Amino acid sequence: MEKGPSFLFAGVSFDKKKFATDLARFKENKESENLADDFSFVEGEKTDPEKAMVSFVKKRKRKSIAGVEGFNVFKSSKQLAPAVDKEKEKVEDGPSKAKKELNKQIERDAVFRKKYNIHVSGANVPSPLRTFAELSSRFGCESYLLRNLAEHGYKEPTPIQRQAIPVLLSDRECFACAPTGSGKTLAFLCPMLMKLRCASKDGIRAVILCPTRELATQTTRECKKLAKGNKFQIKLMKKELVRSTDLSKFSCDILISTPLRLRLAIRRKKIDLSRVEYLVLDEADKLFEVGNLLKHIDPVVKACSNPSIVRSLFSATLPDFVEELARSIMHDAVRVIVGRKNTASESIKQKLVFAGSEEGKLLALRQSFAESLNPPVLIFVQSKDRAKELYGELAFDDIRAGVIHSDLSQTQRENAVDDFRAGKTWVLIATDVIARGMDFKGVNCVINYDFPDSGAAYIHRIGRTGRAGRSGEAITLYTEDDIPFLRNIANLMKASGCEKTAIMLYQHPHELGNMSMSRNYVNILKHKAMGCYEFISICFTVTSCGKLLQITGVPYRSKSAAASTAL
Ligand SMILES: Nc1ncnc2c1ncn2[C@@H]1O[C@H](COP(=O)(O)OP(=O)(O)OP(=O)(O)O)[C@@H](O)[C@H]1O
Repeated sequence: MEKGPSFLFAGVSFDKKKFATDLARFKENKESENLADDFSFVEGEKTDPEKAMVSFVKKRKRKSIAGVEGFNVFKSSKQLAPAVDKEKEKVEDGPSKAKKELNKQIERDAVFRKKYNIHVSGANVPSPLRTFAELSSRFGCESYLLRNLAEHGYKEPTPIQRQAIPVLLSDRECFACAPTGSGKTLAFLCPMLMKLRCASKDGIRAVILCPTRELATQTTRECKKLAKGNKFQIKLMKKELVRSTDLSKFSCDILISTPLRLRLAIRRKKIDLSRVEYLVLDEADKLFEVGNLLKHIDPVVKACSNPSIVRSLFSATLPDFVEELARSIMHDAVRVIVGRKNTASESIKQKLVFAGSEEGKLLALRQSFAESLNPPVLIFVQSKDRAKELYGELAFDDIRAGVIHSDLSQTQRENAVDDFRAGKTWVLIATDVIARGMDFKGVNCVINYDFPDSGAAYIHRIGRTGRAGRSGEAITLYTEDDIPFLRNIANLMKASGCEKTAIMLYQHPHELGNMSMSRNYVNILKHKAMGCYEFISICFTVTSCGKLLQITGVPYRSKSAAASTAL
């Protein structure tokens, strides 16, 4: 692997004209000369990646404090962003009248953003979009794209689209966080298609990185649908493409890939990414996970060496370390957050179910399917072995189930997704391989059969339901072993507006009447005492010889009485 400065500095070879002011400041500051030494995520180095990341961020912070202004994403830039926003261009013509108008516009924008729960930081943030028609009046959008938006039934932009689209159309770098299912894909595809304007054979012009093949396939399909009527070459980086094409001569308008595939193509010194004008890192926090960043992302972003490249990061979860990194690598970027950062979508009704043990989980699942199975249902498990195991169990039941995990071939994975989309299977058992970004229409319920291993995993998993304004349900089963991790999830539930939710107790029929019911009840109280459930009103659902006996909305103080009634 070729050595050199990391990707983080790929964009630092400025367009000297465009950034003359910054360059002057940069020259004045001697400390900034060694910036490229700060971060050496170069493969083969023996440094601990996590330590490298922490030390990198610290160094950047120090340098930022020392005044390397050109690199501080939130520093107000003296030059106006090269916005194509005509309203703002007017300001330069007239003196105080224009200034007044600009101030009014800024106020109107603030009110509008508040209405849609949009939070922005950065200098000269372009006005949000009121309607899709503004794409044409403000930015000269071509008719094919407006037609395609209408054909999709998209009547008005979602909040993330309202703000991220004008930002990217103004050639500003952007990192954006908005809830699952809120239309982030269109928020980066639409400005990309508009900026590329028409098909060209001038190398690879735009790259979208997605963490999984399934998501890359889905994004390619969405991109082609949106580009219908234009002759753009939109390519998915598949194994066959790598095998059958001379990548050194390869060109396309938009290339969509997983980091691994693209990195392999670069490593064999075949593919030329030096002309890429737009780079999107979708599910950025997943891509930036330490192992990935070192191995796959750094070489790709580094290879995209065009000095005027516009990079953007999108995700429903944006942890602080990704923000820190984004702040230090992007120039004059705009941060767009919709709603509260790192929370689950508010349109999902969330429940916790205490299943006691592993056997209890299977019982709870069977019981709830017997009572009411409202397909499509997605079930997440923690590993491929768990997926195979549960698939084996459900195969004996009268349920049309499919399974997807990384041990399956590419075709088998595609078939599992297609069958679920087509309604041939009602229930899809999956590992986290499809937890992010996948847009299955109308999933009614997500079941976390195995407890998610992080808050982010929880948010993305349950985000497969309740999309595009629809409602959905998410049920998380837990056992005694999961209790230490419960508070994190309970807090996420609370943060997403889940005031009341149910904790259900599943009890094996032969256990009813003995002490285990009371034991489980005591456990619930114990968890509550741990502070997990202050906000939750408990509802008991107890299996009794195959029948459900339900006690709902039991206020805390009278719970013991209700529980004894149940027993
Ligand atoms: N303006 C719009 N109006 C109505 N529906 C829309 C609009 N934009 C996108 N959608 C639909 O919303 C759904 C979710 O969009 P998308 O997959 O882009 O969400 P996302 O924010 O990327 O979610 P995730 O975080 O899970 O990746 C899709 O079915 C898409 O077709």
